[in-house]
Amino acid sequence: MFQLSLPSQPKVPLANCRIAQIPSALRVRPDPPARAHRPAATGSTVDATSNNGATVAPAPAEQQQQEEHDTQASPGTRRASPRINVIKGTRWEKGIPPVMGAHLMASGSVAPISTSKGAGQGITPHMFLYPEKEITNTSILQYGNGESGAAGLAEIVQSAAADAIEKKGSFTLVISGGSMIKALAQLAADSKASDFSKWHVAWADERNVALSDPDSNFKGADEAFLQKAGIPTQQVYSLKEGLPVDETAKEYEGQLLRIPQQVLPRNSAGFPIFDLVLLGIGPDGHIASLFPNRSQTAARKGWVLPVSDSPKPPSERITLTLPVINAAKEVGIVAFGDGKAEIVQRALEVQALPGALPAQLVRPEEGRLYWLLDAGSAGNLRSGKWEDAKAFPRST
Ligand SMILES: O=C1O[C@H](COP(=O)(O)O)[C@@H](O)[C@H](O)[C@H]1O
Repeated sequence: MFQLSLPSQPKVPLANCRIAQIPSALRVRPDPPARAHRPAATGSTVDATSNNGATVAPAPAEQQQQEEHDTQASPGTRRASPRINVIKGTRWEKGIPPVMGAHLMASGSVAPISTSKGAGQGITPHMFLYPEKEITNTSILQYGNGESGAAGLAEIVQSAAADAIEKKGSFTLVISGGSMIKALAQLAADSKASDFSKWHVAWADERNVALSDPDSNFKGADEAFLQKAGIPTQQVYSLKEGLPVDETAKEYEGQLLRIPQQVLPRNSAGFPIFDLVLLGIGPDGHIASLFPNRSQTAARKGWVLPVSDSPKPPSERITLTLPVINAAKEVGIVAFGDGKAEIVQRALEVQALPGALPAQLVRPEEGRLYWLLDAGSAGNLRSGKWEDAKAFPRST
């Protein structure tokens, strides 16, 4: 059993979830600011305010499956015996494609590209850990299942909305598409849960298709909660239909630029500070439509970019840039279900080259990052072993 220290007043939802601050030698910010309107916890909880010793331990079967490989310490490491985790029974029978940030070794271990000299030869594995500065702003929330996860997600959103509305009279929410949308349906379950007339909703990414197309992220969200919540349509920033993708991106950026700064303030670099950005994560580690090793993922200018050759259909999309995502007050990466277990483990525990796992580049500069997981998606995590992990030396 492995004990994780928790900060004394974590700014996290407490309903139906286990909470782990990502440990980097268990460094945590001692006292994150409390929220004015954090909803009361319901159901069975880990009350982190009174239980600083919440446990997060691998399931017994998983423990048995774990193997560790002692490796030689490389320059800059703080510990003598760094270890690498092993993923057994991967879905990629021929190995994880290099573009996805790691090599699957014949032994079953995963070697990140950054230090690999080729399959089976002289691997010096590095676990991915968030750098110390950023780790203090990052929390992993593990819910029992997708249902309690969706309830927890709704709490986070409602709480962020209450804070923002109190402070500036409006709430700006950015959402993604994909499987995450289903979890958002809970948002409108109680029409009095928030003053939805103050909400502004934009997309982290969208497919360049008609709004009625089954592939449209707007359509999914509209059906899941936008209509039921009654968010004013002029505050729902959907794509203009029928344009070539470059123009769609420009037009969308224009829509966001026109949001008054009282509603959507900017940071010192001119990027918008959304109150909450919710991202899904694809099996290749993509977030929004920022795919591994693509130019959009490396972009450090602009708010919105076109994607004309997305590796995941449909090929034409628009996406927010990473600086926009990282300027947000809060970012949630939402991954529920065991289909996400493999990528969650790699994103949180295996270092990739910058850009090879876009999810690893999500690091809000001033805000907080939450990973929202459930038992399925957290199933491969080796959190109990993190304390033994080699300290963070990036290969860049
Ligand atoms: O294409 C997309 O994929 C990701 C992940 O979707 P999922 O269905 O695998 O959960 C999503 O976050 C993104 O917004 C979407 O456009």
